[in-house]
Amino acid sequence: MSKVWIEKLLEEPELYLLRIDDDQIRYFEATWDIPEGITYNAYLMKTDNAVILFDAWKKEYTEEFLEALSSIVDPKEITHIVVHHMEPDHSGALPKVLEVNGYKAKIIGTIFAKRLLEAFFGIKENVHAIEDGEELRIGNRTFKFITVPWLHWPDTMITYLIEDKIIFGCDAGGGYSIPEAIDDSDDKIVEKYLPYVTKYIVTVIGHYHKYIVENLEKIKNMGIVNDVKMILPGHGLIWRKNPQMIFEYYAKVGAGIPTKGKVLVVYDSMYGFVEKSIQIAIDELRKQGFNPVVYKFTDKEAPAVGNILGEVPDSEALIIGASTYEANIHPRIRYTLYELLDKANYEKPVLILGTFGWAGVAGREIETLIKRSKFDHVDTIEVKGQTIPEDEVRIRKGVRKLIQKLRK
Ligand SMILES: Cc1cc2nc3c(=O)[nH]c(=O)nc-3n(C[C@H](O)[C@H](O)[C@H](O)COP(=O)(O)O)c2cc1C
Repeated sequence: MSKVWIEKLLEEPELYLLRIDDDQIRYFEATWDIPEGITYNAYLMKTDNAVILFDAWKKEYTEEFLEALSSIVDPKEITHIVVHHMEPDHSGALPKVLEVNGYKAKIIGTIFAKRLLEAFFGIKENVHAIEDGEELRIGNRTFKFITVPWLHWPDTMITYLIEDKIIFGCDAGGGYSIPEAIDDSDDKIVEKYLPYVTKYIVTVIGHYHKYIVENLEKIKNMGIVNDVKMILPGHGLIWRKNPQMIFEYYAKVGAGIPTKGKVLVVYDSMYGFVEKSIQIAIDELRKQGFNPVVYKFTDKEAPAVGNILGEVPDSEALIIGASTYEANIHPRIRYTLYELLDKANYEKPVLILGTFGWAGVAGREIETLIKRSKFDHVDTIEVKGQTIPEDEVRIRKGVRKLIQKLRK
């Protein structure tokens, strides 16, 4: 049974968090391996003569959602539904909510959300498409709706509750995993949670990571972040002890700000040849005072690609090792690279170590891909069969060249 949290966040206006812990999911968006699970957060507010629902849960939790809602309010009394983002992990339960509501609630979203409501659920009536920055008086409160396109769909917006200084962020401010608390009051829980935020940002929003920086800048320039009291995302912890921190963290990941000394090393090795080259590279990195973070695909292990991507934003540089496999890059590295270049495309230096038996292809192919991306290709070192002393010299030199790039 997935745990449901119904927590009162404010007395006036009455504001509730409705959260379900999805511990059944394995692959978010049918792609990202998340044994850590995820939560879906919706919010409900009661003000004078208005009951406002902010988003919902995934369709498979519709029954649980209606039950949770009904414990606070008769769904027929909901007057407004704010749809921040139409991805079905937030909107899946909406059709049923509307049905139970008798289609009385006015739906508020962007023009893109309006189109998607029709495309996904056939909902056309009673939808108000906001203008960017539009303010609406609902009950005794003023809500400002701010579009944040490509964070991470074209439809996405956030809501700012002016009088109470609350931001409803939906995906902005969210992360994977099922934190043991609802908010950021315990530093240990926050510390454990943040790597899942990075993984979430890269895998879900990474393709558009420059829009993270742009949109957060836009919100900041509106002057609503400095004195915000709560940031309420659609996944994971809510932020009320230090709410600014989560947007700063998002901006840092979006910009790929590195942790000094961290070098991400990713490779495959079927029978240990690539492994040998990589061990030399790791040894040289350590000698130079760097901290390699290593992920490998072998006949014993296959790390989740989402976890690898989560290591990219704060790495200073990358080393990619690959064997040639049927005149191509080894399939595991091929897929990892495909996602890396799509989701975690940052201006960071890359050293490539290729290994082959009779005609090397992997190193060259990776080089071509890296050169077409934002990454900065430093060198490609190809090794035929076993790593001989001359190869070791070339590998160590390659690592030092990579380091020089960083210390320029
Ligand atoms: C299934 C398979 C396909 C391979 N295809 C090629 C190839 O097309 N060209 C080549 O030069 N070597 C090929 N090799 C040889 C490997 O690239 C080479 O042995 C490399 O050193 C393997 O390193 P590893 O054991 O660390 O993975 C292949 C090896 C295997 C097992």
